[in-house]
Amino acid sequence: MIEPAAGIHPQSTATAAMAPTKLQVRDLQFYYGGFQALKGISMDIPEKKVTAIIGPSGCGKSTLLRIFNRIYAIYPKLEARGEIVLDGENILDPGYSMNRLRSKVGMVFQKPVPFPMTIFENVAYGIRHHEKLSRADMEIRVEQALRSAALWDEVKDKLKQNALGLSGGQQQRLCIARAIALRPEVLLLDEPTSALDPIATGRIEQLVEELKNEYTIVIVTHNMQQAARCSDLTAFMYLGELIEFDQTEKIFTKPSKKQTEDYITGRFG
Ligand SMILES: Nc1ncnc2c1ncn2[C@@H]1O[C@H](COP(=O)(O)OP(=O)(O)OP(=O)(O)O)[C@@H](O)[C@H]1O
Repeated sequence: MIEPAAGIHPQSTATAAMAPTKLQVRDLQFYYGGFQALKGISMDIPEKKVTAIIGPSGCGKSTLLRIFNRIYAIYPKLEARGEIVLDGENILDPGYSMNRLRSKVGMVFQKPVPFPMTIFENVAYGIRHHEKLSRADMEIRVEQALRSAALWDEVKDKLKQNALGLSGGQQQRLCIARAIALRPEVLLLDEPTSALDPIATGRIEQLVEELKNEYTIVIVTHNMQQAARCSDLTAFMYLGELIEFDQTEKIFTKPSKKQTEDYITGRFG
């Protein structure tokens, strides 16, 4: 990476040569009432790559991820300042439609939370909110989403069974299928494997690798090995600030900042 000139955010140069930018974060500040949780974050998240966000507990990883689909907007007293530009439009602009944002940016949470309904309905439910499809088209869409989430072969004969009967790893892939079914452009994963065993974790990581051909993926993880294994770029955050953002290999082998080095070598966090 070429060292940035003085006054230019290192974050904005890290990805410039790699791929078109999908999400452009500019001087983002976030407040939980009087507490400032994010301080002047700027970064360019590249299209169809996996960007991992790492850092010690409480540094603001989940807060940042949730701003990408404006979940905070449902709570009073939470405020974001700055810009997040998606395809040329600032998604933080109150005029930017939440429906539009939800169809472009999908989210999968730490703990899989399938709806208490059939496997088929779990995937079809969200689609119905956005599109009117015939029964036959809906079946095709549900199958496509389950296939993309590498779950189809395991559930194709029990689509009418309750999703709560699936294993934890299957439930998480179902949640990924549910997000994919809306054909988003960006997929946000908030510690998607923290509730899973190593085998289920491996499947999700493999899936992330496959999905990046079609989606821009941002993943928050506590697990540094996971970030090293499955991301192209890694952002290291500390106390609400973005300390370093670069290609994953560089972050884990030759970080530029001492704080990053201390964290990845286990000296704190
Ligand atoms: N609803 C809330 N109200 C007030 N402060 C909050 C709220 N949610 C988070 N915070 C604070 O904002 C900061 C960032 O929290 P966040 O959950 O984003 O961190 P994190 O890096 O994702 O942590 P973890 O790895 O433990 O999940 C923390 O200091 C946290 O205490």
